[in-house]
Amino acid sequence: MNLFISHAVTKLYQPPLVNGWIPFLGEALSFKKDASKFLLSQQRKHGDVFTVHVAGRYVTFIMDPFQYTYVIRNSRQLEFHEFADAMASRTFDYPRVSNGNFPNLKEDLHKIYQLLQGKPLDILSDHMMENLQGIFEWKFSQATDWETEKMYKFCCSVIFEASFITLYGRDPDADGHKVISEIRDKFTKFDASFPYLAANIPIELLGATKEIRKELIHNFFPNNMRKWLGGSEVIQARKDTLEKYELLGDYDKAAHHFAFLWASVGNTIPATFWAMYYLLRHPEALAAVRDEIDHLLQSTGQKKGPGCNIHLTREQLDNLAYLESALNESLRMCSSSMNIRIAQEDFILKLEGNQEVSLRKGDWIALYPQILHMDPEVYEDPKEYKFDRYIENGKKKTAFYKKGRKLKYFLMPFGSGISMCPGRFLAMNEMKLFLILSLARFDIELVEEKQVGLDKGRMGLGILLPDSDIAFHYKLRSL
Ligand code: HEM
Repeated sequence: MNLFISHAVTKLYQPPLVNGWIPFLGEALSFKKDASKFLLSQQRKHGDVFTVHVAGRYVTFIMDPFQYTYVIRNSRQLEFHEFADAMASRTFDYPRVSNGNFPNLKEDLHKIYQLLQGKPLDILSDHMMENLQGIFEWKFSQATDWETEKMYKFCCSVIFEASFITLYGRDPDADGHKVISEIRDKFTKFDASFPYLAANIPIELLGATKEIRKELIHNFFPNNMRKWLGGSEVIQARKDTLEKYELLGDYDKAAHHFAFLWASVGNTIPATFWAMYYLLRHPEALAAVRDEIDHLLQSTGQKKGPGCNIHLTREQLDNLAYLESALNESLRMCSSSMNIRIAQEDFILKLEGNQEVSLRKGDWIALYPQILHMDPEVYEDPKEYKFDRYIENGKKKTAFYKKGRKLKYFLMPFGSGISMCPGRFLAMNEMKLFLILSLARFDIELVEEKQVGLDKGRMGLGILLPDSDIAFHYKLRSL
């Protein structure tokens, strides 16, 4: 690893290298136990740029958020797809997209992400709204008295089904709810092994995971997908594109569809849980958000009772400032994705303040925004949930400061630059719609006092799961 930093014109020195005492594993164990705590302790010792030996790899962390821009904007030299391709192909079991056999596949699949924005996003969000209402109607319209459920289970069941039928459609001749809940149960089992697969643990060591993955992938074989009606343009476009590549077998194409399913619900389910959990834990937040929703429904002449159809435009969803702030606040508290880049060539990464990091082809650079999200210099009392943190004078707040300077990046649950989540607009709309329906239709309360904590098992990989589930009850709101 040939890596050094030069300060001003002449001073060159190697960035501190943090090595563990266990050969090969390096600092992987401390990192896995609590990545944020570990990185903060290294920052105190070594400053804002240091290299860590994690499980056979040298990763240079850039800790100062003012330096993020310099990493993010160098997208030609600092690439991300190669890393993501290797991890996704191993986890979801398809041949690497960039192995030379599939020219243009990466670009073709990327172009399709446009169907998650603009007009197609409006159509997707409308379908999501209809599907969510259908699910709420089918599942919960009998709740005239208090019904008790576990909250994570509830969020998982609603979000999984709504996302699945909005994106992939459903078989009109089968009991769609049953089929999808069977897929969901397998998905939940697979998802429990996801952090191990991402960490390159051989699937053979993970019990039944290999068999479960195979069964999940089989759901996306052409003879099954052909039966699903009412799916989205984005999935149709992915099907058409994958079809063009003769070297991809049915299993490989199905594995690509399974990977997209994981991307679309793997983070959305826990993020929805946290949004709901924090709202119910904070009555003042719940009251303000519910008031905003009621006000919107009233001003647009829409009824909120069961059987009443709610329709909201993208603009109306965008204007729900308190709901959006509450969502952003829960995302700030539960997201933990690491932004990785790999140097494509030897080059000098210029940082602010005349610092230069000399990189060799293949070196890894990492940003870890969870530390920014929990920085007391940026967010006062960062461990506290403040639902209106992203509101100023009744409007959305976008100015956050550190050391008196305005930050360009202050909230990054969806990643950054070239690795930014293409589904972020749909995800935000879906979570808003879920909360609008839940709060407009039901009285909801927690029935357990306990505090739910973050399960640190997937730090660096996205939205953290809760360390336990919690009971809540709901009943139809009296109008
Ligand atoms: C709260 C919900 C979500 C969160 C927090 C989230 C977060 C992220 C993050 C951080 C990445 C980048 C991963 C990396 O840097 O390695 C990503 C990638 C991705 N996300 Fe999301 N996501 C969410 C929902 C969705 C939804 C609803 C969809 C699709 C409908 C989606 C589709 C994708 C895809 C396809 C990628 C890979 C992009 C690529 O090929 O570069 N995500 N997501």
